[in-house]
Amino acid sequence: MIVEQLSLVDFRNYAAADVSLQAGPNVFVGRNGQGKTNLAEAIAYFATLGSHRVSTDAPMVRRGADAAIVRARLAYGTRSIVLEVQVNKQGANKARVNGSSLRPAELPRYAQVVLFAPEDLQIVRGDPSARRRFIDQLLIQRTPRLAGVLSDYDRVLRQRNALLKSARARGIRGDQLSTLEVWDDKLIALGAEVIDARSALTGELATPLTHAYAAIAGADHEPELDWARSIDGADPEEGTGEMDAAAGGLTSERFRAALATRRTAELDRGLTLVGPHRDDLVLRLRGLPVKGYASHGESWSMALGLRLASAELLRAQSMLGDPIVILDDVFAELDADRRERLAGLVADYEQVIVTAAVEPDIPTALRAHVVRVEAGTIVDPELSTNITEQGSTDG
Ligand SMILES: Nc1ncnc2c1ncn2[C@@H]1O[C@H](COP(=O)(O)OP(=O)(O)OP(=O)(O)O)[C@@H](O)[C@H]1O
Repeated sequence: MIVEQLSLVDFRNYAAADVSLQAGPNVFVGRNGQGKTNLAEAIAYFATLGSHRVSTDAPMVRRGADAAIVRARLAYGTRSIVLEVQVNKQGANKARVNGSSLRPAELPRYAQVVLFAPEDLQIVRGDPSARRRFIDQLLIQRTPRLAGVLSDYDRVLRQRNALLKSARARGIRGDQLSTLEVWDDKLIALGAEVIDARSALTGELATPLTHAYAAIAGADHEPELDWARSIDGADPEEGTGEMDAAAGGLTSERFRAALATRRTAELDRGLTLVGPHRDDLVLRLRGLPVKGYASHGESWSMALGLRLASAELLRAQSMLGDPIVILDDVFAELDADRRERLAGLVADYEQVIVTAAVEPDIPTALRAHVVRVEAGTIVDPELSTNITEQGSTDG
C-alpha cells in the first residue's frame, strides 16, 4: 500500500498542508524542528493510533486549536480509499473511511505503517515496558483482534490488584479471599493468550531480525531473542530470578501454578507479581544482553533491525500489500556503508518515506520525490517560481 495524498489541518505545527507522495522512495527534507517528523507521525497515526513520541493525543493538536484532522488517500494496487481521523483535545476522536464514520480503533485495518525513529533506541535500552509495547504494537498490527484481549487483560489486572491491595489493608489471608479465584481465572484465560501470542511472534521475528541486523551492521554474529515469561520463575521487571528452562506444559497451567507460588508475596505487596505485564523481550548479541552491554551502534542496529523485521513479517502476511516504511532521522547516524546497505534493504517496498535535515545524508537510491519542509509549511518549488515570475511580470 502507499499514501498518495496527505492533508493536515491543525496537526502539530501545520495549520494546513497538502502533500502528494509517490510509490517508491519519498524524502522529507528540512532543517531541524521544521515539521518533517510531524508529517511522518501523521501517516503512522492511522496504523498505530498514537504517536511514537508521546503517550497522549493532546500534542498532536496545533497550539491554540481544538482538533487536528489528518486525511490520507491510500492506494492498494488499483483500489484507493480516503481515511480521516479527527483528534480532539476534548472528547473522543472521530474517524471516517470514504466519508462514512467508523470507530477510530478500526483504522489500523486499512493502514499498515512501520516507522523507525531515534526514540526506538528505547526498545533495546529502555525498561521492559518499552519492549512489551513494541511487541504488542506488532501483534495488533498483525491480528487486530488482540487489541481487545490486551486491554481486557489490563482491566482484569487493575481489578485484581485493587482486590489484593484492599485485602492487604484489611489483613486478609489468601485462603480467606475466595473472590480472588474468580479474578485468577479471568487473568489466566486472557494472560495465557497474550503470553502465547507474544512468544510465537518473538519466534517469528528471529529470522528476519538476523537478516536485517546482518545487513545493517555488516556483522557476522547473529542476534538472539527470547520471550522471558515471568510465569517461568524469572522476574524481568525486577531483573531477578532464574528462568526455569525446563518449564513446559500448557501456559494456562503454568500461569496458575506460578500464581499459587506467589500468593503470599502478592498479598504482602498488594500486587500481581506474575503474568504478561511482567514479561520481557530478551535481546542478546554474542551471548550478552543488549541492554547494558551493547555499543551505541550495535543497539541502534538492533532497534532498526527489529523494525525492519516487523516490516518483513507484515509484508509476508498482510492483505494490504507492503506496509509503508518510514525511516525518520536514521541516516545521519550511519556511516556510508551502512546507509547503502539499509537503502538496499528497504528499496523494494512499495513506498518508503525518509526524513533528513540535509539531502546528502540520504543514499542516492532513495533520493527521489523530495518534499521540502519549512516551519510547518510544504515548500513547493514550482509554486515559489511562479510567484517570483508573477511578481516580476506585475512589476
Ligand atoms: N501541537 C503543536 N503545536 C504547535 N507546534 C508544535 C506542536 N507540536 C510540535 N510542534 C512544533 O513542531 C516542531 C517539531 O517538528 P518535527 O519534530 O517534525 O521537526 P523535524 O523537522 O523532524 O526536526 P528534526 O530534524 O530536529 O528532527 C517543533 O518546532 C515543535 O515546537
